[in-house]
Amino acid sequence: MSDPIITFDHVVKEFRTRGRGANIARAVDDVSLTIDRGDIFGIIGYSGAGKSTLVRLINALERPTSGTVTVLGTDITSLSETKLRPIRQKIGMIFQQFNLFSTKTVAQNIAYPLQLDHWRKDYQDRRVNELLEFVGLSEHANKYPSQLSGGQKQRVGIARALATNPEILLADEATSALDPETTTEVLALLKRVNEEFGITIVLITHQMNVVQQIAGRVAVMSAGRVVESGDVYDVFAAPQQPVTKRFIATALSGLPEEDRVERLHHEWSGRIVTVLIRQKDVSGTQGHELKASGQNISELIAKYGVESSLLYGGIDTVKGAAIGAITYEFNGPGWHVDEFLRELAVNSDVIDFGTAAKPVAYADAVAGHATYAEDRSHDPLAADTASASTAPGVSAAAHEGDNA
Ligand SMILES: Nc1ncnc2c1ncn2[C@@H]1O[C@H](COP(=O)(O)OP(=O)(O)OP(=O)(O)O)[C@@H](O)[C@H]1O
Repeated sequence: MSDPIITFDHVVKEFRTRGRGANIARAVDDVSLTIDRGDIFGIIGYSGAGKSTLVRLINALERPTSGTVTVLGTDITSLSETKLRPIRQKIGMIFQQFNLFSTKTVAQNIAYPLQLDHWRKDYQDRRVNELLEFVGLSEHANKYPSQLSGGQKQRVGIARALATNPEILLADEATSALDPETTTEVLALLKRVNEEFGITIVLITHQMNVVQQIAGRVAVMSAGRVVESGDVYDVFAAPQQPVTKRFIATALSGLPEEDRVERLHHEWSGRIVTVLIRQKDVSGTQGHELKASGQNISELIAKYGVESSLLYGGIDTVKGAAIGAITYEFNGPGWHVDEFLRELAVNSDVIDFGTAAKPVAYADAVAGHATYAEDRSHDPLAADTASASTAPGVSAAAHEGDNA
């Protein structure tokens, strides 16, 4: 059962910009979005997409120009500062630059919100010790932020944000200043925060691999709007919008680029074929449904006895299920490889790049696959690959008898 903890209803946020001929910048443009209690909800977008503004609307650091924001069951759109206080106490926040007091020790930084909340000193000490232990920094209690690594600073930030037992944690680019390894550690800690305390986490990021690692649901923002949202696996497996596809390409490996396919044709004379891997069906964002793919390749290779070489690929895990692409060279009599590919294409998404002697143009090959090709002709970054679309699946007939 879904249990909304944050709801945006047709929210618009405009800023008056200074300078000659004062203009209005619409940072958030008609956003309607529901975040359920207990979720880790990723909000992804490029710089300037409106993510920070959206998050600042959750703790009423910004007020909507129109529309309503409901948090923890209360419409906070025009709530007074006094009435906001108890709601803000239920919201913790962590930042890209950690925002720690440089003149306070780790323990003092964590105790700060408790002091503001007038906790008794012995309760403060106990809570700080608990939190230090939870984030693994007990030995560093008396150090100053300058003596800590970036990952340790963010752990202090997390402990401080948790001090007063919030129900929501807002993380604004919380791992953007960290290296990949430290990012993974901090994300693992955030996952524990979510699982052990049931805290809802809203994760603002421009890094899709952050969403991939811990989010359950994701909204993609572009120019103030939410252009796509849904279950993370579904969005990764069947991205609809060009901007989403670009983000996913940064997180998932596997689909070979055009120059790589050219190189493969140069090195291998057989049929170069990429098979998309989806371990489970996609229930579909915006009604777009996709079946699992690539689950019976080995079986079919064995059944047809085609010669195969694994050339390139990458399989990642998104929400515990595999996703990716594998590129093979298949060899054998052309008609036989065609038959094999036809059966493979029944239950798999197959991108057929042809043989070195008779290659399929890259754009035509990927256009033959609905998920990756559908919108590419409208995608400015993929403009070169725009082409006439062919039917999904294998353009096998064109290759009858091609393979040696
Ligand atoms: N206080 C403000 N006054 C004027 N314009 C603003 C203000 N805050 C944000 N904007 C504008 O609103 C748009 C969205 O900004 P926002 O910071 O929300 O985006 P973002 O996706 O978080 O990007 P970034 O990661 O760069 O912060 C930008 O064009 C920004 O210049």
